[in-house]
Amino acid sequence: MDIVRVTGLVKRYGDLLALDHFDLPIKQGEIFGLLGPNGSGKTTAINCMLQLLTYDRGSIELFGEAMAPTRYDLKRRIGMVPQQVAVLEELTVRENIDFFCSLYVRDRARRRALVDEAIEFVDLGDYVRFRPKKLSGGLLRRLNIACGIAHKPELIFFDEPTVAVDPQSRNAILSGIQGLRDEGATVVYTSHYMEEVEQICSQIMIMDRGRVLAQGTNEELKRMVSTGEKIVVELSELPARVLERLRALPHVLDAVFADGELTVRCEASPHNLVDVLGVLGAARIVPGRVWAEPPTLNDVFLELTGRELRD
Ligand SMILES: Nc1ncnc2c1ncn2[C@@H]1O[C@H](COP(=O)(O)OP(=O)(O)OP(=O)(O)O)[C@@H](O)[C@H]1O
Repeated sequence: MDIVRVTGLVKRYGDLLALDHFDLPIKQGEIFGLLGPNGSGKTTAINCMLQLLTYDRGSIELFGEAMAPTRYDLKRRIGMVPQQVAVLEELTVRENIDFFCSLYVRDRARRRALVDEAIEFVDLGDYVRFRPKKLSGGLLRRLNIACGIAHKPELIFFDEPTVAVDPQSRNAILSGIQGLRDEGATVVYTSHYMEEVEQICSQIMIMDRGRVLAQGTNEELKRMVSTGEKIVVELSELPARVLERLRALPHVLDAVFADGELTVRCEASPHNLVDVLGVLGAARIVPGRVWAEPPTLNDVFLELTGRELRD
């Protein structure tokens, strides 16, 4: 069953079309990655699904039922970890988690157990009496997560939860999200970091300017594009005529030389490396380090839009 079914969603902010007939189908048990550059409409889509924003057209079904601002029964089954950390400064770590959990769970004894579990889950046991301003950026993010998930929601939205966190907290957040999925939650994960999406998401949608560009597994998306591999060669310099010769090779999609690195994007072919090194050798250019990389989601985005996914 689709846990989320968004159909033909249109959202305008004045003249700006933020969502342009946006469709989103999400199956139970997925970690669903919504990948797109800044401003592509990810947060707007989430806020519409949660009924925090009104929208101009389209329909939103969650858990197989039509979502509406007053569907508190559905909202109770949802968790939201917003992009901007949203906690209360005057409350301690434990009090914050308890406060957000109390919006969904009345029973005190049950809440105490849930709050304990959330604290353990984000590994904030040493900080329960701290107030938010005493926490580092990574710990604050973990508190933000605990506040969003303590009530054990079935569907959890994570909106760019790793922006500006240290690598250790980032890895803890990513494996925590996988743990939530293993416990049965469905996760919607937005990011403009393709590596994270590749790492944890079982299904990925690439969006741009409020529209769906492509959807599939990591492997399916990469098979959609013609880039088979990228060959990278370290070089001190590269004459323009040699670059032109590389671009004219039969399986080469493009070749770029910048910052001492030649990057040649090729269609899949067994001879790419030999061909590229052959052109360099014929021009008496001695390469430094040479390596090949499989295509990335950035290559998918590049082929679909002509632009880089990165900022
Ligand atoms: N309240 C608003 N009023 C006017 N325009 C807005 C508003 N909120 C977002 N936008 C615009 O709508 C578009 C989509 O923004 P949105 O925040 O949904 O994108 P995003 O993919 O989540 O990007 P980011 O990662 O930067 O948050 C952008 O062009 C943004 O400038």
